[in-house]
Amino acid sequence: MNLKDLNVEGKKVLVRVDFNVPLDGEKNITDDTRIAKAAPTIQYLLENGAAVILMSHLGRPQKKLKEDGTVDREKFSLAPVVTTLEDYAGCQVQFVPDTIGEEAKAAVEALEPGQILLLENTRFYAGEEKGDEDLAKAMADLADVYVNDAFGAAHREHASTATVARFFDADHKSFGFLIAAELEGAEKLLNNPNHPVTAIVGGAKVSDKILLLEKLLDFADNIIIGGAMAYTFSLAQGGKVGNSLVERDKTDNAMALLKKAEANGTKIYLPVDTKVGKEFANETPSDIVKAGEIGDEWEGLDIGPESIKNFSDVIATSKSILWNGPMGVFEMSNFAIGTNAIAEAVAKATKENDAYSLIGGGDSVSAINQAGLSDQVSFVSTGGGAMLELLEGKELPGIAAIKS
Ligand SMILES: Nc1ncnc2c1ncn2[C@@H]1O[C@H](COP(=O)(O)OP(=O)(O)OP(=O)(O)O)[C@@H](O)[C@H]1O
Ligand SMILES: O=C(O)[C@H](O)COP(=O)(O)O
Ligand SMILES: [Mg+2]
Repeated sequence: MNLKDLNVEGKKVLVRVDFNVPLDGEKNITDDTRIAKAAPTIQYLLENGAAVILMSHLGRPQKKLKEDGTVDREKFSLAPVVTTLEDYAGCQVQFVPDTIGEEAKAAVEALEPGQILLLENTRFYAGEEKGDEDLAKAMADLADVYVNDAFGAAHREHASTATVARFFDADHKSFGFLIAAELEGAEKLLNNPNHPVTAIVGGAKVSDKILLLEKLLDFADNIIIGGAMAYTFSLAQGGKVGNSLVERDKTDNAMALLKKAEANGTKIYLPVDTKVGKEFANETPSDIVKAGEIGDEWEGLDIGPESIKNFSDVIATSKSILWNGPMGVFEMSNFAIGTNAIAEAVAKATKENDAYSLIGGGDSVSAINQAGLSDQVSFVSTGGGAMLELLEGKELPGIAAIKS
């Protein structure tokens, strides 16, 4: 069912959004794209007489439990999202520091049509990431209708993204406008893309994405690997990576990928040089070294100038470009050079080579905005892992749950 076909008037509508936005040390949102892109669905529901209950995750609180074993409710709270959300929604937003408990239920009960309530981080419950039925049922009990517009989390089979939908029949659930737009944006890359197709993958979620790379072999002619991902490959090839972010248990996957690519005729481009820092800080002493020759006291924080040139040359001749994951720690200006240069190269190929370029991911979008180039690429997606899995040809659990 499409959102516009749902009867929402006078109904309590539970909307799963992806407000997993980047925050700085003072909890300021450094990029609000995911909130801006959720706004059309929220506005439509308000205008059509719904009471809107929003839920989202933020970060990975279960992976960073406090010493006493409990979740850090302060660090991972969704409260910092409220003001920005109010700006986009054009009205006041109520917030409860609770998701399914008594406080949440009371706030939902009191919610009137035309009002918005934001619930606290769904990942404060251990059952969320396990797709727990009881948790999903408690979420479903809050509302009459369920709308999933959390494209960035649609590849997760979690209680709030997938299981919850089972408690609504087909007339009472749908995607939001953002998911619909994302599916359309991916369509051009999925169906007969113009070749050469280049996938650029970087960022920090190595174990999440290294297996996806293998699937990209069938899809892409070229795969460019940067960001922290590259150091796991370097290590697999016997290189020295110092204190760089690596996943030692994924080196076999890295080697397997390189072999498969060779057999398959897909070209893999790895950095040949890297910008290293003494510490994970902007003002740290830095140096440019060859890939695989990082000293013990150093960590790789960006790609180097020769890699920038190599990668840019490949991008310049591409006709279809998919980019997920920054080339370095772009949040620190001294290590944003590689990411900015690749953003420039992608924008240039879009303009001068008539390439279709799609860039996705919470932090990747933040990076392209920071480079001031988001209006010079073909499509900006709010999904990183979600977009990669979609392009791999998978039906995303968050989408399958609405269809079934
Ligand atoms: N060399 C590096 N060392 C450490 N962190 C890095 C390095 N290169 C990039 N990063 C970090 O990777 C993070 C982004 O990676 P991530 O995989 O989350 O991308 P994304 O675009 O947000 O995709 P998704 O939406 O799937 O999360 C950034 O915070 C960036 O600082
Ligand atoms: O940022 C993202 O890619 C989504 O919000 C999903 O987050 P996750 O990788 O922690 O599930
Ligand atoms: Mg991210």
